[in-house]
Amino acid sequence: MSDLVIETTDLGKEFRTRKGGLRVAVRGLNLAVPRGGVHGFLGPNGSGKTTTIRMLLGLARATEGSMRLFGEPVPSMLPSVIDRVGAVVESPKFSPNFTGRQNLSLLARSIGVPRARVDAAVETVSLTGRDGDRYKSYSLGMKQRLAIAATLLKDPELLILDEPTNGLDPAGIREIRDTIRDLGEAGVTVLLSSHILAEVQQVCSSATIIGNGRMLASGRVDDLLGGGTSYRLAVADPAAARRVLEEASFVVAPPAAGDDGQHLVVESDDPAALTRTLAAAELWLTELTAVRPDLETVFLELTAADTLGSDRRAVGA
Ligand SMILES: Nc1ncnc2c1ncn2[C@@H]1O[C@H](COP(=O)(O)OP(=O)(O)OP(=O)(O)O)[C@@H](O)[C@H]1O
Repeated sequence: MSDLVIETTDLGKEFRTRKGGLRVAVRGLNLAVPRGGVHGFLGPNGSGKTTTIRMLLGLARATEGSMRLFGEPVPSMLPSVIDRVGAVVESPKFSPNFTGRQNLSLLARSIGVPRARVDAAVETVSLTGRDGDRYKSYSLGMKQRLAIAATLLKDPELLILDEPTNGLDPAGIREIRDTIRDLGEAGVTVLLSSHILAEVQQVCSSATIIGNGRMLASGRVDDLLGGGTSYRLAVADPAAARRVLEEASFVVAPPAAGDDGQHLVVESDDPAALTRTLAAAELWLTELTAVRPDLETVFLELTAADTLGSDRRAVGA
């Protein structure tokens, strides 16, 4: 049996607009989320993330393709798997005058889970100590953490979070990020939709990038970033260093507008070889820094290329 927790095949969704036209929100989407860890679901605003998540949860109907959760076809078999899924898609409704704990306890009773799960959920999202405060006194970040706690009551194997850090300040973002990371490490599979790339890069083991409803890239974050490392270096005579390095078959980036003229960027995954080559020519490094591509750069390149009509790419396993 496939060990994919979420799998979509050629998934598509069209909306009829008010003027009678059709708007394609998702097309030909093959999403494959392996079990365990945090999987980023990335795309610019309006790229189809929420629509995809709503289809997976049976909140919107696909117009083409198929979906599976835990290997079971959905929406037909959703009732048999939904208890294994927790999701925060829209802001859940909590009673403002009840405390966080009272809200969770009410929910626990209504879905028939033991009260002990409330303590565990409160602790997991680090609301301990504030769970006795009224919901209306909570910061946005605390409200979001309570929403995650509510989904944890069922002890889900899969947690789907749609833009959980929207509207949060940096401290709130960090708290949610830590919570998500802890959940991933505890063995929960998390699908994290977001457009905040730096955050995603810090917590996700794998990711799918979509644009205009289509998959642009998917794979392990390390593979998406590409293996190629470059080094930025400074020497007293950059022109001489360029010559020496090129003679030794290193690829040195051409000078770019805005360069300070003091640095070179060299493709290499062997800083020792770089240093040795320059030292042999009596060129002494005053600075050597690894330049690693970040998800933001990859994302911007892919989504810009998508606007220009280029094809999708699949990365890694
Ligand atoms: N109910 C609807 N009726 C018509 N069009 C819709 C509807 N819901 C979504 N869309 C359109 O589908 C496209 C994808 O929207 P969706 O909300 O899935 O994107 P998203 O990636 O989640 O964006 P965001 O990050 O802004 O939430 C957009 O063009 C949106 O306007």
